[in-house]
This record gives sequence, C-alpha cells and structure tokens, in this order.
Amino acid sequence: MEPTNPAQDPTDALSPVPATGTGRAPTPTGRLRFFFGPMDCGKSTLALQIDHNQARQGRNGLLLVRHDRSGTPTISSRMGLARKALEVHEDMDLCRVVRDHWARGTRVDYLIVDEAQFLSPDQVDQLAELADDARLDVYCFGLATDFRSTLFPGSRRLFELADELNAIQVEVLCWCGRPGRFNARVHDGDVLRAGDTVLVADTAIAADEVRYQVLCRTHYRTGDLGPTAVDGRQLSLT
Ligand SMILES: Nc1ncnc2c1ncn2[C@@H]1O[C@H](COP(=O)(O)OP(=O)(O)O)[C@@H](O)[C@H]1O
Ligand SMILES: Cc1cn([C@H]2C[C@H](O)[C@@H](COP(=O)(O)O)O2)c(=O)[nH]c1=O
Repeated sequence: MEPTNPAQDPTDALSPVPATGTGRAPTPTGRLRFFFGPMDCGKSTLALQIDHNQARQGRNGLLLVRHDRSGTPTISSRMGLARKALEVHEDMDLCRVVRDHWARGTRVDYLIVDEAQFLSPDQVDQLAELADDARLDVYCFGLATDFRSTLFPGSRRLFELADELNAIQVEVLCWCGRPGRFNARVHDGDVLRAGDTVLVADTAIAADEVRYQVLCRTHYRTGDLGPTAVDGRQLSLT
C-alpha cells in the first residue's frame, strides 16, 4: 500500500502524518524488531531506554502493552522506571490505533510494544503492515516461550515476520549458576506443567501465590527449584 497524503483522508490509508515543527527528527526506517528473553532479563527496561533515546531526538512514539504485571496500562521495569502505555485488547486493530492518532493530527514515528508475546498473530501482522506501509519503526519486547516451553502464538508470528530478532544479552541465572532460558510456573514448590497460557505473575517469591522461576533446561525438565525459599528469598548455595 503506497503512502498517500493523510491531509486528504487521514482515516483511509496507512500514511504517516507529515512531520511538523522543525522537521529535523530522524526518518523512520520501517523495521519490525523483536527483542526476546526470559522473564527478568531486562526487556521492559530496554523498551523504556529505546523510547527515551528516540523521543529525545524529537520522534513521536506510541507505547503499547498487554497485561503488564502492574495490572495497569504501564510499561514497568524492575529497575524502577515506568511509563503509561495504551493497553492492547484482544481484538484491537493496531493499524486502526495508528490511523486514529493520525486523524487527531498526531505524528507517529515508532511503536514500542511490551509483553508482545500476548499479541495475537493477526496483531503481529498489523505491526508488519505498519512497518512496511507506514514506515514505522516497531520495537517489540517479549518472552519467546511460555511455562510449557512452547512458543507463544504472538512470539511465533514475530519470529516469522520480524526484520530483526534480538536475544537480550543479560543472562538470567538458574539457581545452579547456568544461564536460564525456561520460565517455570511454580506453585507450592512444584513446577506446573498444565494450565492457561496466560497467567500474569512475578518472579518474586510470595507465599501461596503462583510465581515464575527462570531455570536452565536440566532443572526445568526435572522440576528442581533448588534450595528452598525462606522469608521470600531464594537460599544461596554458599
Ligand atoms: N536492584 C537492582 N539492581 C540492579 N539491577 C536490577 C535491580 N533490580 C532489577 N535489576 C535488573 O532489572 C532486570 C529486570 O528488568 P525488567 O525490565 O523488569 O525485566 P523483564 O521486562 O525482562 O522482565 C534484572 O535482570 C536486573 O538486571
Ligand atoms: C511464562 C509465562 C509468563 N506469563 C506472564 C507472567 C508475567 O506477567 C509476564 C512476563 O513478564 P516479564 O515482563 O517478562 O517479566 O508473562 C504468562 O502469562 N504465561 C506464561 O507461560
């Protein structure tokens, strides 16, 4: 779909609103990027850092999230940073969301999408369309696999469509010291193997609640959670 002038019909086509003001903001490259890694590896932190770096060059971004741990439409990092975002609902058309911004005269240069594993495959297709036809830079952040170690449908589609796949470099260690890649769902000392794909919870230890623990493959397979947690902390091996 070729861009057309949105001044003629801003709701009809995927066509960026022309830059206003100084017009010096860097031009979007129209790439769909997926940054992935296990829980707690710094995905939301990186999402907020990229937003910060883009915004300070005068680019206009739209922050999207689905099911943040905070229970609010926020991109929140365990490092303490947080920014309000637009909650993506199940059947939300992301092309329509961008068009609505254009219709209000708001330029959109880039999208930041956190918890992108929860997007539907159709919504990932819409992100690809926005990258291709509207030349938006789309930055997605999310888990690759769920608690059963199978790909989330949204992540699978991102692996299929993204221009760039970036495994986050910060290692999350299993209790044994090996790098952890598996997001175990834990309740009452057991690794759960069945249940709904979506269950929003944290890695912090909380009594009587489902939580997640990042494990290496060996300990994910055997369901070995390591030294027992006491007082909300995992005991260290030393
Ligand atoms: N007190 C702390 N000091 C230093 N780094 C921290 C601290 N708390 C959290 N972090 C860092 O924040 C990371 C989690 O960031 P976050 O963006 O919330 O992860 P994700 O979105 O991948 O779940 C941890 O891996 C760790 O590197
Ligand atoms: C493995 C797995 C995770 N979730 C949820 C749990 C958290 O709310 C998010 C991941 O958050 P983070 O920013 O990566 O720490 O996803 C889920 O619903 N289902 C799963 O299988």
